[in-house]
Amino acid sequence: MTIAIETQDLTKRFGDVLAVDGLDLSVPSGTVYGFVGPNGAGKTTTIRMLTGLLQPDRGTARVDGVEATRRGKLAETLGYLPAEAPLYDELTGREQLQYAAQFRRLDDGDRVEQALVQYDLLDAADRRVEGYSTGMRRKLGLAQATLHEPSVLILDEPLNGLDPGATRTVRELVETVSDDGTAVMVSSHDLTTIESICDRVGIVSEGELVADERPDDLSTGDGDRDLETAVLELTDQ
Ligand SMILES: Nc1ncnc2c1ncn2[C@@H]1O[C@H](COP(=O)(O)OP(=O)(O)OP(=O)(O)O)[C@@H](O)[C@H]1O
Repeated sequence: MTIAIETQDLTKRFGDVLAVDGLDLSVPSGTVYGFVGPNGAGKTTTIRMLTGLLQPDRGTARVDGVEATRRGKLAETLGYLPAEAPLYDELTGREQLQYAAQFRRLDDGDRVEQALVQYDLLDAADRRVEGYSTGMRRKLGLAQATLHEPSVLILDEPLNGLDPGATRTVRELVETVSDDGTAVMVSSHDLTTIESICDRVGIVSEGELVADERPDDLSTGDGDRDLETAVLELTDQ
């Protein structure tokens, strides 16, 4: 079994705030991994260290065996969608993906058109991004993050602000990408969706991992405790 995402003793402090505190994560390839916890628990800070955007004070982060500090190499294996998709409002959806393809030096000219179809954006492909809804922006962000067919995909709050239909679309896209063998890490407060799409769930509280289990094991077999209750209990809320 290969490891898609691994951190060892990962630590980051901002002044008096210990945002991430000696975090040890190990996410096997092919897994959809839910990364949950209360506001300020350290999820985004962890993700920013995994994507090489932030230097840890201590410890290491690796994605598909690549040290997160090697950003050039990391870009080949990692797809990352931050909470606010990095899009240019003045471009059309197609131009945005063409720009990303150029940036990534993808030779396959069909890849952009395939992505527009896969992410159900063909009808909107020639409209400027500034007119896109939250759900359309998220789909375009996902299309951009997966254009190079990464082996690991990290999504920070991909479900935020989405209506049930758009939530389902993103959920299905995660499942499709995962079926193709990509490991997906999803941070979210939508615990119902996390419970339904994730193979494993890591719960962070005050920068520490307090649980790392299958959703069924966290929510207990007797049906009395769902994931939301488990998260509330384990994070002392
Ligand atoms: N650039 C920064 N400067 C100062 N403090 C920061 C910075 N980034 C994060 N923090 C602090 O680190 C802690 C963890 O923040 P982080 O954004 O990682 O939490 P989170 O789990 O992603 O929260 P949320 O669910 O609210 O998005 C918080 O106390 C936050 O205020």
